[in-house]
Amino acid sequence: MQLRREPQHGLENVKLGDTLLYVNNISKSFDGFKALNNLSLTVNAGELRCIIGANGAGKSTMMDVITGKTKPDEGTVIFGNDIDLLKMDEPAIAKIGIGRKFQKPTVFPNHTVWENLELAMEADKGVFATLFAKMSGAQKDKLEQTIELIGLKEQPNYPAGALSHGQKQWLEIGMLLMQNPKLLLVDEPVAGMTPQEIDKTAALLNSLADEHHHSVVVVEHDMEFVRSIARKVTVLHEGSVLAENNMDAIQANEDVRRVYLGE
Ligand SMILES: Nc1ncnc2c1ncn2[C@@H]1O[C@H](COP(=O)(O)OP(=O)(O)OP(=O)(O)O)[C@@H](O)[C@H]1O
Repeated sequence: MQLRREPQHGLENVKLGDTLLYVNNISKSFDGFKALNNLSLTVNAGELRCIIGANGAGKSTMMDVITGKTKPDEGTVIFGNDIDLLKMDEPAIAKIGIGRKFQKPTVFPNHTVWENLELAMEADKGVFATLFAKMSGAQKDKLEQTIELIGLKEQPNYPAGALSHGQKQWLEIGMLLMQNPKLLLVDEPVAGMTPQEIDKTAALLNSLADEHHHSVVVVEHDMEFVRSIARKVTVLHEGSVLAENNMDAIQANEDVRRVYLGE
């Protein structure tokens, strides 16, 4: 008897270490300028990947293509087994589990930390419906785990607008986590943070990948920070991948030193 192999769809059966995001030969021009030029990279499930590159290297454009904000001129972007992200719009891509945190925090300043997390979980309902609806036990557990993970469990009733810059960034990461993302894209998380806040952010991102098996892509300029979290680093230059390796090899790479570190 011959066993039939069932086709795999969507995100089913994507295990830790499998390819979660496949970006192949993406190009995008703006007024004749190639912001992305045959960009190819893959990200595995459970991986914490750092993307670095000088100003204008194409980092934001790459994130915009993955999240559906920008459609490329050519190339392929597949999520999970067979989800063609280029056929989907921005809200649909967010809904299947690609969460993006922009550089500037966008919390609800007049709501408490707890309420912000609650609102993120119930993003489809209105604010009033959410705040007056009763949470299930599982939802409450998840909220409690998340508030602890982001280091704000002592401040549940604090208005988000009164938090420090770093705390707001962690809260926003927590808000993304409440939506159970399959892939988290984080844009320059430590810009404007104090050294202590940077250390805490490194610990948070490390624990997201190591203990909670999240798949995370971090775009960051701060080399010291990248060193403190990075396992695999992708260097972008003029819209393509210049190098991809661990941080030691990247820092020793002559091409990288020339174009990125200006040597
Ligand atoms: N909407 C747009 N219209 C025209 N040019 C654009 C647009 N978006 C990006 N570009 C150009 O594409 C190039 C790549 O930009 P991108 O923002 O992706 O780089 P980056 O690596 O994110 O840089 P930075 O670190 O400064 O944010 C830049 O030269 C930029 O000016």
